[in-house]
Amino acid sequence: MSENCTHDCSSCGETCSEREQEQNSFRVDLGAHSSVKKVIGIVSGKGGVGKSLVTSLLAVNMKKKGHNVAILDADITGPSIPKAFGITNKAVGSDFGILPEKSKLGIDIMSINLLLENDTEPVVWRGPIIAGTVKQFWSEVVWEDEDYMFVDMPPGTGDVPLTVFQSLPVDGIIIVTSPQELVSMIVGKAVKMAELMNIPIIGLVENMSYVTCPDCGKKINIFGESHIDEIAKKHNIKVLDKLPIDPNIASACDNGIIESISENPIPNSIEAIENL
Ligand SMILES: Nc1ncnc2c1ncn2[C@@H]1O[C@H](COP(=O)(O)OP(=O)(O)OP(=O)(O)O)[C@@H](O)[C@H]1O
Repeated sequence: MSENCTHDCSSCGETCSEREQEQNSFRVDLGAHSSVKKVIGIVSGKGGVGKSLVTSLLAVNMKKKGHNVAILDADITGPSIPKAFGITNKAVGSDFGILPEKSKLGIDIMSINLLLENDTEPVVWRGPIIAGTVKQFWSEVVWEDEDYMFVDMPPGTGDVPLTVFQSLPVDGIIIVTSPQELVSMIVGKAVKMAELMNIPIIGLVENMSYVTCPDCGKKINIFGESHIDEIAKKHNIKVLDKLPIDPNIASACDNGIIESISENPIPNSIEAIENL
């Protein structure tokens, strides 16, 4: 225990024997009509690396394999999941709780944008309110018979990731990175946080890893040589997939038709999740 212990583990990043026992005491129960078998967090050390894209691709490809899939969009101040799936309807309530919206393929989705009257309104809320909203998404939404729930986290290691790791029974996380400088430090932070919270790391996905020349098919590393394999080795974790920069992916996201992408660009991540 730290010398400065305040006995409030919710705001502490230290590992100590007391923490292990405390870990489960922050858990929030699912609603009475919900059932979720596996919870997978998608995290990134910094913004804009494609975390929401990877979350969406994981959900779509797991759904196509016949699993019941849900996405909890925990990125309250920068939600992008509804847009990628072309969802404009608002969520409605029932006697049992808030009903998630269904995507075209039948993925259950909950995001703050499904509750705001106008989805261009900024969410200007204090951390505890944002974290409370994420907990409500878990406990007050009717998640019916879900095999896999993917939680799209905000970037970094702030309040919401801490809340999700403490309140939800997360079975593992996938860390999304891009091949730029600083990646070593950023991955290191995400790994350290997962270790502190006792959350297994399923592996890394490197997004925007390369571009394929449309004329000759050559792979071009536009951000320079990637160091992801060395970084993964250093932390003893796997690099699951490397995703290219692909204008078709960008346009599918922007046009709300992410489910129309026919190939699976993240096969190893899907396999690792199915093997959990
Ligand atoms: N591999 C890719 N090829 C082409 N475009 C991509 C790729 N990955 C992400 N993008 C585009 O980059 C933008 C940011 O992606 P995304 O929203 O998934 O990032 P994020 O890490 O979730 O961002 P934030 O930190 O804001 O939550 C989106 O417009 C997306 O379509």
